[in-house]
Amino acid sequence: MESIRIGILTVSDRASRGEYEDRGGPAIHDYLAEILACQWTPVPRIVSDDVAGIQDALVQLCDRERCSLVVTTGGTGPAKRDVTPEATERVCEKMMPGFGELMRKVSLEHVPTAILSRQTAGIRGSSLIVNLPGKPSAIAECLDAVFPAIPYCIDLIDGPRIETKTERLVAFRPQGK
Ligand SMILES: Nc1ncnc2c1ncn2[C@@H]1O[C@H](COP(=O)(O)OP(=O)(O)OP(=O)(O)O)[C@@H](O)[C@H]1O
Ligand SMILES: Nc1nc2c(c(=O)[nH]1)N[C@H]1C(S)=C(S)[C@@H](COP(=O)(O)O)O[C@H]1N2
Repeated sequence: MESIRIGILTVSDRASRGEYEDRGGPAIHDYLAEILACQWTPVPRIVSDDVAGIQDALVQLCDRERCSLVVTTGGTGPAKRDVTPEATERVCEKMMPGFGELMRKVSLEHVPTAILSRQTAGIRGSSLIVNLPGKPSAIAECLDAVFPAIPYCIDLIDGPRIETKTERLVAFRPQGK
């Protein structure tokens, strides 16, 4: 069975310059390692909050690296340099607004500033891109909410079959497909 490739893209001016250690990328990696039951290969990248650079990284991860899923962290807020959702929209053929809606809803249980994230998701070819906020603590909070729908979403775009450790997270497939 082919290993499922998953892109992990940290978008942070300071982490990309080495001013602080990236904790977002490793948090996404650890989360996936904890819930996935299938063989997978992480493809990590760090870029600054620059729209062209984020777009380039997303295109490379989807098209060249053949990642079925790309999870980004950072750059989703209202600040001038926060442009991850714009870069995501520019490279996707189809937007999946339900991801952002659900992640903001669950994040509101943790922080009143959850509505400041413009995080979204979209489809490029056979890849799903999902944005998460930059706070490392937001990663598990958001992924716990949306991950149950991710394996079926990837089935629908002709991606590989993703299996999860059911004791940790159950992937929902209609009619138990
Ligand atoms: N990759 C990361 N690793 C560790 N902490 C992070 C990371 N990204 C963000 N943070 C923390 O979460 C906060 C909010 O994230 P945000 O994406 O708004 O960063 P920022 O303030 O725009 O700065 P930068 O882009 O330089 O990370 C940051 O100020 C930082 O404390
Ligand atoms: N779960 C969760 N969502 C969250 C946060 C958080 O700490 N936890 N921070 C909020 C804040 S303060 C901001 S400004 C926005 C955007 O964050 P970003 O620019 O780091 O992506 O995400 C929001 N969503």
